[in-house]
Amino acid sequence: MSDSGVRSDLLQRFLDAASTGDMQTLMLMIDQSSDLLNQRGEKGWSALMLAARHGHQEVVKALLENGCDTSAQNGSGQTARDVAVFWGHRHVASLLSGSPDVDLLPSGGVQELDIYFNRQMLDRKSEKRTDLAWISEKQADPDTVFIVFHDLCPLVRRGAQDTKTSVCRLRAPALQKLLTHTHTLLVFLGVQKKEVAWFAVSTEDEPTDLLETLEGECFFLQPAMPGLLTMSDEDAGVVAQARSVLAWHSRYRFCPTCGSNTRVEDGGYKRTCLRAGCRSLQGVYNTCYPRVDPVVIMLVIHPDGNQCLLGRKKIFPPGMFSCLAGFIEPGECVEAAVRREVQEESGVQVSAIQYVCSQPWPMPSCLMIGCHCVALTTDINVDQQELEEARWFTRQQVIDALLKHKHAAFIMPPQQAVAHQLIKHWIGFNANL
Ligand SMILES: NC(=O)c1ccc[n+]([C@@H]2O[C@H](COP(=O)([O-])OP(=O)(O)OC[C@H]3O[C@@H](n4cnc5c(N)ncnc54)[C@H](O)[C@@H]3O)[C@@H](O)[C@H]2O)c1
Ligand SMILES: [Mg+2]
Ligand SMILES: [Mg+2]
Ligand SMILES: [Mg+2]
Ligand SMILES: [Zn+2]
Repeated sequence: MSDSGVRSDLLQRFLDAASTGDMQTLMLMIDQSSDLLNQRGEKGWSALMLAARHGHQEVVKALLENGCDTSAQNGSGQTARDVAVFWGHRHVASLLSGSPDVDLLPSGGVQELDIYFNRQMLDRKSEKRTDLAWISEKQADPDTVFIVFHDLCPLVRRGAQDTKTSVCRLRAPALQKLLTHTHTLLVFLGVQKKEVAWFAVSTEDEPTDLLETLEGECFFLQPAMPGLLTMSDEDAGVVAQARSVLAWHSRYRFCPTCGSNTRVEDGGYKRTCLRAGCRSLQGVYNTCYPRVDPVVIMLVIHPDGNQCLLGRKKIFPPGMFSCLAGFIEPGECVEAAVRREVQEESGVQVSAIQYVCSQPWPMPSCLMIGCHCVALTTDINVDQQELEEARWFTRQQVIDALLKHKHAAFIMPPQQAVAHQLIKHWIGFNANL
């Protein structure tokens, strides 16, 4: 075997000893040729990184005592400490950073994640909602786009090539009859480039005659789930806005304060009580405006940093586990709601809580506030009312589920759901898996 072949074979045996935690072989090889210490194998991995990857604390300690380089980076720019944190080996990470506590929450701050339903294709131009002349002028404008809903389901057509559905963009002439119908509700959604206005039109009865006039196969997208998850990002954003406002109209026809009839105002963003003297007319009342229900949704990370807690509701598809979630209650901050809901649903207590991302969830009108948090306790005691099961899953099991391996321990929530993004953000998907 050539000289270089011998050297690479020696290096490979040294790296294998670091990976498997074979201290004896490792120390013997260091005695024989200390220059092995900082040599790199495939993808730039050193013995220290491999020992960190597999959580071999004693091997890491020995390599540090022999003066190996802790600042070296592998092909993905990760130091041995980064690798230890990434794989949740906090004891090794604290050895490598020389500080006792290691933050198990993904570092690097929070950049805005582009999550399904979050895309804002329109400028909402809320200041125009009270400009009646402008609104009616836009309703008559031939360029204005109308999207039609029936039973809170948008009128769509199936995408030609891929399976994505696209919301039907209709113009006033096609909707003449519908727009003059007494029970038709209009919501001004905003303007697109060149001030083209968009409106949502909601009809009580199925507009069969409208459907007959439309070319191509248009249909009302139902049931909402999973229908609403099959649109383009742009359509999903505008449909989420429209559906949540229309859902509010369908549930709050009458004045919540006195039960009288109400009138739709502000381009569909307000309902005003028609009874003179109603309390809701004196001052600004939240009962007159579309409601948004804040919900915390959290990925709970095990104290060892290497597992996360996921739960299963009876209504979930078989095998699917997702993040725990719960409505924020009056007088509660996000952190308190995270602690309470995790405790209620799983019996686990959590500490460090970090906001990660949010998502409008138009069923009917939730704002999902996504967080990561670290568990203080690990015993699980499931609230059978709420969940069927809750379990700790290891990083490897989560990666298998993300990669849809057939032997995966569970099925991930759909990638359009913020829960999927929270789990993926924790795994910090990178080439070095
Ligand atoms: N996008 C996602 O990834 C994702 C994942 C999970 C849940 N969700 C949504 O989050 C919402 C809340 O989750 P949850 O059901 O676990 O909450 P939860 O754990 O608070 O339990 C729901 C119960 O809370 C009570 N409740 C309190 N305020 C409520 C309100 N404003 N509206 C309805 N019920 C209210 C009701 O008794 C309800 O049965 C659900 O509607 C669900 O659609 C979204
Ligand atoms: Mg709950
Ligand atoms: Mg709750
Ligand atoms: Mg819940
Ligand atoms: Zn009233």
